Amino acid sequence: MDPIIPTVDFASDTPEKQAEIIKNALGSVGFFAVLNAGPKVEDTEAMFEHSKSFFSLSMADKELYLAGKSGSGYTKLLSQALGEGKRDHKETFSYGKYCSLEEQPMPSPFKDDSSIYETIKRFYDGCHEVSERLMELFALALELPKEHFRQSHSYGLNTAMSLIHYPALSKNEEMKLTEMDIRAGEHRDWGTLTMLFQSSTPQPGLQISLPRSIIHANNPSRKNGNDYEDTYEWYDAPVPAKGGFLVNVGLGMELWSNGMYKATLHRVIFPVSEGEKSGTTKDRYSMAFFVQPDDNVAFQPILPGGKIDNTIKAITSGELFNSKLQESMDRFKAIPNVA
Ligand SMILES: O=C(O)CCC(=O)C(=O)O
Ligand SMILES: [Fe+2]
Repeated sequence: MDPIIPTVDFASDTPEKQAEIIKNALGSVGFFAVLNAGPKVEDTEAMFEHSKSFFSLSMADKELYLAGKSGSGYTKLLSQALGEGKRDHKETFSYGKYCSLEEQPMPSPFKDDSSIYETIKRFYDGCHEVSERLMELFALALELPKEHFRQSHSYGLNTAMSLIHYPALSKNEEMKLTEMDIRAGEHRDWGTLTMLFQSSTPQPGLQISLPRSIIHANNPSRKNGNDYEDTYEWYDAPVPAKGGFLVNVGLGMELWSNGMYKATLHRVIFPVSEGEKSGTTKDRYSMAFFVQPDDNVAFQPILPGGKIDNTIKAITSGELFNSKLQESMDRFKAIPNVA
């Protein structure tokens, strides 16, 4: 168990305990781990196998599934920038509505292989089901009716599921790596919550930005007082046991909860240190289930005691999403073409 990022165990923690752990975690570090809930371990493992085989297709094959305006489909290496100044060294396949809407059937090669198709649907539904339980706990922990957040998410409407692949580098590429190079630039997620699955044979690299006062709280050499209070450090995120996953909240939930739940900055780095560059980057595979409310949902802030502040005109989910999308496209365009 990680000393900083708490774990909610659905097999052993009571619902009251689950709500308490979640409230404390989201009020401080903004991340927690979940065990014994969500998709079956076999399905999660099968999804990672499916992800590996999809990303190992030739570029010509993958390009058949290029993401269009909706964002669903394949996105090539170095064509997004989650943070400033550097493109992300990753490729993704986003299911968007392929899993949830009959009128948007999954593209081949997925729908032609019935076993993969069924696994994807089961995995999606497992994620969806646990996301609803989590949203109920998020509400109960703030003394709100349990359906408060959950009811604003129509099945599969804005929620997206992505396979993410951070390829290993060739020796030549590794030798040219600089401090600036990044697998996923530093960012906060945008929506309600994100569930992140990391392959059980992972290449580490996910880091969370936390106040030094939290990271070093138990360090005896720490001096007294608030001397660390305002400085942040990158903390290596844990990889939960097989079948487990991390949860964090996005900017929408931070607004909705009036800051009681924090959208924490995070990034994925190349795990290389000076002097031992060669052969140290391996492939990293992760899968993210990004839960996003329906477009017209306004993030009306919650006041203490479970009241809602209806006096202000809060930004809606659709407005926030579109402004973040625009920002990210502008950021990408501003990056010079030279690597
Ligand atoms: O792949 C990871 O470990 C993190 C990905 C992430 O933070 C994101 O896509 O928003
Ligand atoms: Fe993220």
